[in-house]
Amino acid sequence: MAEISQDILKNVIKERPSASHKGDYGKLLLIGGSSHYGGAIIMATEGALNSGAGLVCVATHNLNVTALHSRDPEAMFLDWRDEAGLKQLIPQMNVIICGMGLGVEQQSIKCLEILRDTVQENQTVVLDASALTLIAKDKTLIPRNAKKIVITPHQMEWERLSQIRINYQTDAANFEALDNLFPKQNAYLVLKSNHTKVYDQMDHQVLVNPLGNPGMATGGMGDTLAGIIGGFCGQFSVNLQTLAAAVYLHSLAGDVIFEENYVVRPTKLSALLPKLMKKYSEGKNKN
Ligand SMILES: NC(=O)C1=CN([C@@H]2O[C@H](COP(=O)(O)OP(=O)(O)OC[C@H]3O[C@@H](n4cnc5c(N)ncnc54)[C@H](O)[C@@H]3O)[C@@H](O)[C@H]2O)[C@@H](O)CC1
Ligand SMILES: Nc1ncnc2c1ncn2[C@@H]1O[C@H](COP(=O)(O)OP(=O)(O)O)[C@@H](O)[C@H]1O
Ligand SMILES: [Mg+2]
Repeated sequence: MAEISQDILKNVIKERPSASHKGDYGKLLLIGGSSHYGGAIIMATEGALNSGAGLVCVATHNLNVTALHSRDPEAMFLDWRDEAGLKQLIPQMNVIICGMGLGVEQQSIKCLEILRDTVQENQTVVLDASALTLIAKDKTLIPRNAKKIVITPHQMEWERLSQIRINYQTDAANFEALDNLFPKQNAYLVLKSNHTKVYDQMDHQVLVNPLGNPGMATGGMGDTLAGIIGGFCGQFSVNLQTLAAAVYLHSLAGDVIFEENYVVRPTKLSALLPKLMKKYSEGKNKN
């Protein structure tokens, strides 16, 4: 199986042209963060901001706004109970990332329903964590209008969604499940584990991530990745290479920290991203 290599970062991450503005680097909406899981949406927000997203809006429980803004004043806030606000905001976005700390309560379901009913064809949807747990129970919650959909389950979340037990999650079985779940969409599966794999449903290609370490087995690490994936989808073409680059960069940052630390805190990993992206943007891809 093809492994992701370091070249992917130089190929995907572009040096920014002078004549550009925040609107060129993706308008992102993150939806998640219940009263219990405020940290998840903050860590996803930091992944998005530190990987270069142009504009970041966060729809979350109102309890989270002070913590969010004290860490990340760059992010705009919407109370996720504001249905009219959410319906108005979603069509203005390039990428919607939903599920980090969303929970499985009535309000969590309502947010997914609004996303499903409001999302438009040209938008990219990234679904993580609780969004996938909810969809596993009720497939009618899948936002089918979006042409490009990225799902980022860990193995247990994928077991719930695909009904494939972890030991039986072979490439063939995973592609079959993707075809059943997303018959008319261009879906990508980022199946997270200690060797994360990225699947392209349309081209039947799979790439495996050779990096990462057990210091990364820390709550919030996947929330951070979801934010990075959103950040990359907002800036670069939404395709297998871009997703693989996001996965690789996340693990590379984790490995850099792990060299000198026993554990890798997701917020520390995020903080390292701008420096790494700068390094890999230089040279090859001048605009
Ligand atoms: N600080 C926070 O607010 C955090 C909130 N979180 C949120 O908590 C909710 C529940 O998500 P969880 O993932 O904790 O719970 P889940 O119950 O969905 O899955 C976690 C369990 O799956 C099993 N598992 C098997 N293979 C695995 C693999 N390769 N990687 C990870 N787990 C594997 C483990 O036993 C693990 O305890 C989500 O909404 C999530 O976003 C988590 O992201 C953790 C941090
Ligand atoms: N032992 C490990 N080796 C490599 N990567 C790991 C390891 N443990 C966790 N990770 C990475 O950390 C992330 C965990 O994602 P997830 O379980 O969704 O975390 P959370 O929901 O707590 O944010 C994934 O990207 C996974 O690949
Ligand atoms: Mg997760």
